[in-house]
Amino acid sequence: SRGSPFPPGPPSNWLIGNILNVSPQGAWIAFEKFRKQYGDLLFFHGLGNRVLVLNTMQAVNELLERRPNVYSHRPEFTVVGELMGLGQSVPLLPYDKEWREHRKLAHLALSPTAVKRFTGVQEDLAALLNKMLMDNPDNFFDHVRLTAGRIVLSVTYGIPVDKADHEYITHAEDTMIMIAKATVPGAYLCDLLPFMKHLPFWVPFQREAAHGKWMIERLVTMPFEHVKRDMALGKAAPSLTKQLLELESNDRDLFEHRVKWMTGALYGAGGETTYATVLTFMMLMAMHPDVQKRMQQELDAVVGVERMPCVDDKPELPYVAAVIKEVMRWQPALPLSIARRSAEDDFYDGYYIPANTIVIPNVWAISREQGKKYDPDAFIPERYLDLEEPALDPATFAFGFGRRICPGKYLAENSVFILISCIAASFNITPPAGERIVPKFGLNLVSYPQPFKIIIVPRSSERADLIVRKTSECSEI
Ligand code: HEM
Repeated sequence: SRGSPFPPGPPSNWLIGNILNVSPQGAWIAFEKFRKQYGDLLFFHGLGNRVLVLNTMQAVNELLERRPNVYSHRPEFTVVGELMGLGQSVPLLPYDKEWREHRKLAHLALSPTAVKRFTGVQEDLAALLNKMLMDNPDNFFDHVRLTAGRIVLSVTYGIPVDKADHEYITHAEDTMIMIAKATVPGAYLCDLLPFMKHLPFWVPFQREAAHGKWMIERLVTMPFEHVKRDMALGKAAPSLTKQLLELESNDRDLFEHRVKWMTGALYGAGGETTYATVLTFMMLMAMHPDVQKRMQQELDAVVGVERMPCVDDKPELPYVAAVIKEVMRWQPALPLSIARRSAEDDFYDGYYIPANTIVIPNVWAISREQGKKYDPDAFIPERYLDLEEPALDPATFAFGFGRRICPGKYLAENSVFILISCIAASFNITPPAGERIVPKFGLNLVSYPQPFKIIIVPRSSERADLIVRKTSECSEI
């Protein structure tokens, strides 16, 4: 350590260090408390683990953006990564040649230019969401969930699904819940003591690992084989998987393996985050009628009542853009982003960061770095329209950082924009009569609102007619 100390953190016990202060769920809340006490870098250690929490954009820029060779790896998970096989999937792949090959494939379909091909599907699915919200408003959670899943399934595999309980969607959700639990550092003793992976099959965690492996294999294989089957029959719809499978390759087996795992990663990672953001928006609209009204005035002036908003309207709708930014800042879908691992010993700000430290960018704390002018905990979209002291754009922190920044960012930005604009243009959202919404959010990797009630009513009969007209024109999805 060349005499440099570890970064500060809560007091340590001689036997187990201070690692037990890192709670497996909702840790951003405890980190916030420690930040006030110990400052912007927090260090925890014990039981063979080291965790560094970065609470400022400056520290994140300095380490994750400017030192990519040190900070672009992921933590190693013996159970979920090695035994369950998720280590082959881009979010958990080490920062190496294989990871770069997967990211190249993702880029082909998800670059800012490439995602323009999908705006028609996104607009149709936004209209279908409006129809479901109009016909059966009480089930809005299911409708938003279905729509977010549909967008990813359509884009990735060209597969139509018509119910939120469709096998592909429920299996993806069950698998993501299992993965979220298994990727909490220390979820399995075997992650701390990797030699345990050699224990026999009847040991309970080995059975869980075998079941997890089956679920993950099924998640990536089922829709992939579906596309291959349809391609062989000449009836596959356009999709990212089809586009990639049509490319030439020298080693076909290796190439197909990559395509399967890369598209599976998009499918797994793309639904929940979009779903969380749109639900948070709907909750906030019921809490802030003034914001909802101002958004609707802007949409009416730019889009009118003859048509639904489309992705091309984006540059003309600065207030809508400010609301979306504020939704993503006020409750980031991934409050602790996805953790990294340092590949070698490093020094920052006079402190020593040993190799193999788990590094957590605290997006929650960064979202609260707002200067003195606006209350960081209040929902105020105007903070983005302030020309003198504009707030930090969440596009710079909500989608991650540096080389591992979210590859689905541009697709997600279009999805969130079109879903939110169409909802705001078509409906008034209010709390149930005489009730007040008290926001509560889940404490897992992806944090979305806990069940809440709202009333969703079309703004006028013209709006209701437009929804029916637009959905009748939608191509079959
Ligand atoms: C509002 C929506 C979304 C948010 C807020 C979001 C956020 C994030 C964040 C914070 C990361 C971690 C990046 C890092 O380590 O620095 C990430 C990674 C990732 N995201 Fe997203 N994401 C969203 C939508 C999507 C979509 C739609 C897709 C797929 C189409 C996707 C695919 C991925 C993948 C594959 C990774 C892993 C990248 C890697 O490890 O190299 N995401 N996302």
